[in-house]
Amino acid sequence: MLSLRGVTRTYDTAQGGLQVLKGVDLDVFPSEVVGLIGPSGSGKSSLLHAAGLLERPTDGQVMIDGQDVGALPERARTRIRLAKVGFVYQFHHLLPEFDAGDNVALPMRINGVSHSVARARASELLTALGLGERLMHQPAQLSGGEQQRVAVARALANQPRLLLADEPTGNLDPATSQAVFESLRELAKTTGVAALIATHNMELAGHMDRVFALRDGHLEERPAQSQAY
Ligand SMILES: Nc1ncnc2c1ncn2[C@@H]1O[C@H](COP(=O)(O)OP(=O)(O)OP(=O)(O)O)[C@@H](O)[C@H]1O
Repeated sequence: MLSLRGVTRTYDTAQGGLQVLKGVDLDVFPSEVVGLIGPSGSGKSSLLHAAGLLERPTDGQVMIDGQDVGALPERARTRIRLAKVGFVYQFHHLLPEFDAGDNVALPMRINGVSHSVARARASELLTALGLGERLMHQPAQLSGGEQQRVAVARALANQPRLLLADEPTGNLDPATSQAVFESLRELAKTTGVAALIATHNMELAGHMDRVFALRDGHLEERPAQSQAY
């Protein structure tokens, strides 16, 4: 679903070029949940931004759903990103004046889906995430973990092929993190979405299908249940 080949990323800084990714190869397959770990500043977000077409890598190939998207013009990349990639962040950025259903419906509405169809699919997704009773609750009426599950539902609203998450449980307690992660994993299995999740949470990483550590700009696969960077 996602293939990265020889991806490099160099930032221009006052001190000269800072090479954060030095030739990253990675495949994430449908229904798979892959963890990305590494110390702060190791380049996890840079990798997710390249994979999610938010930024262009300095060099290398990014393929989504079998299509080489690296060389495409910006407008085509944006179209593919909107159709095929969902994002979850540490802070959910839900719209406070919308209820959970409309927060999840919004990306579909932007894609031209009618209100009733979008609302019905939002209901389905929220039910799958254990929030069927919370459709009409505004974010402020939900707990942190519930809000984050709404954010997961929103990321999956347009049926992306690839889900990218940057510290999705970073501001949650361990039990809630686990619950949000389990919901996400269940949805990966049922929808076939491929998920790549950057996290500092080693406990969570231990529950993923595969785990890679970013170290000095390169990816190293870690044995499952490994507890160390
Ligand atoms: N736009 C930029 N310009 C210059 N340097 C940048 C830029 N974005 C990121 N960096 C640097 O690249 C390195 C990797 O940053 P990145 O955010 O990808 O790391 P990370 O592993 O996600 O970190 P964290 O776990 O703290 O979120 C850091 O040293 C950061 O300062």
